[in-house]
Amino acid sequence: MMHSSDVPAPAAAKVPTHAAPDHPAVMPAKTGILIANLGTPDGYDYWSMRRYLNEFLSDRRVVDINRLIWQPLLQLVILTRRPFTSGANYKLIWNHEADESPLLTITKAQTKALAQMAHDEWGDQVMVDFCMRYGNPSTKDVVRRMVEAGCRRIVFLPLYPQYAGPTSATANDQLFRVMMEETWQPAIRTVEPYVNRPDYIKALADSVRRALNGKVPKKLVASYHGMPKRYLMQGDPYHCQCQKTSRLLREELGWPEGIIDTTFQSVFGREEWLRPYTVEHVAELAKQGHTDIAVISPAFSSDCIETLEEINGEIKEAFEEAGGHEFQYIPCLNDDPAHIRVMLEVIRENIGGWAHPA
Ligand SMILES: C=CC1=C(C)c2cc3[nH]c(cc4nc(cc5[nH]c(cc1n2)c(C)c5CCC(=O)O)C(CCC(=O)O)=C4C)c(C)c3C=C
Ligand SMILES: [Fe+2]
Ligand SMILES: [Fe+2]
Repeated sequence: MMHSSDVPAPAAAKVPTHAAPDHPAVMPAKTGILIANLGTPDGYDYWSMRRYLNEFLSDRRVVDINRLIWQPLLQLVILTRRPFTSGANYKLIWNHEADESPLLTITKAQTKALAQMAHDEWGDQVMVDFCMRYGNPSTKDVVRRMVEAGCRRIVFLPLYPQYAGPTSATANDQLFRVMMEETWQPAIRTVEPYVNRPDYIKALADSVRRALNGKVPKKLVASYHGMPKRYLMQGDPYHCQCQKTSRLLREELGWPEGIIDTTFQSVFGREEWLRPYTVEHVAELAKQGHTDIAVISPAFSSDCIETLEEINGEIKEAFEEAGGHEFQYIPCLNDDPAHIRVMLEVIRENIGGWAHPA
């Protein structure tokens, strides 16, 4: 597994300052820069998928219904079927060369690029790594590694542009949960979502301009991962932050109103989720004569099963079946240098006083 050790720090930084038989080794102090992504299964076989989905769907931030009702349904019904169907979808997009999911491959590339920039800026005072909320590398293992390496401070950046309970909040929950087990707890700074940042919006707009060769499309569907509508009514700001992302993107592109449609995908279960549903909306567009559309997915910092298989597979098929011809999927920002620079700037603003120029 690749982590920050791929970007070597000077040897002196690895030598403990205390190393006596009657004293534990104490490493020179560093600041950890930890980026957190959602997680992904270790494989697409039944048991890997079951382990991953069990951890994910047992999280109360993700599914908040009463445990006495939810757990029997999850263990006896959902986890007997979904590992097969989801596993088959993961198989379609799997990175067979590295034997890992695209989300993991891309998160590694983002971390490597960010580590390079951070070491150029702060030298060996910082250690850069990534962790996953579900699956591997776990938040627990990476925090342990950072603490062992001497990190007394950690800047924690969940890789979600918009805040949501099932993503940003649960990443923070997990970080603080693993901190409960640390004897010498590092100080923590958690980073707020970056939806309002002009550099992020510009990076997104530039990716649209590049993909469309500067042309203004008749329709750009901005499809965000969905969540139960109930979560919005309980006060989760995700829905509003998605609407805001679409508005800021339109303003940055200088487009008139009416070109970008905001929709929500990945409905799970029978409850009502945020609307409009992407799959229905694109079919409706095709029926109305919008047979040439572009689609972007600004809730994801990295391409993953939800974009590569759901948007560019299932949703594209629904569009074509309804009479659509051209369906252009615009990739996530992934390891686009502009995206990594946004991460670096976000870190710079949050690391204040904890690291000095190298
Ligand atoms: C069942 C409830 C779910 C909620 C609520 C939810 C919110 C949510 N998720 C993301 C981002 C991602 N989700 C991904 C996969 C995924 N999501 C759910 C369920 C909920 N998500 C499931 C069951 C799965 C697994 C795949 C499947 O079985 O369909 C991923 C991709 C992971 C990968 O390996 O590629 C991401 C990323 C957001 C942003 C969000 C709410 C704001
Ligand atoms: Fe999800
Ligand atoms: Fe809203």
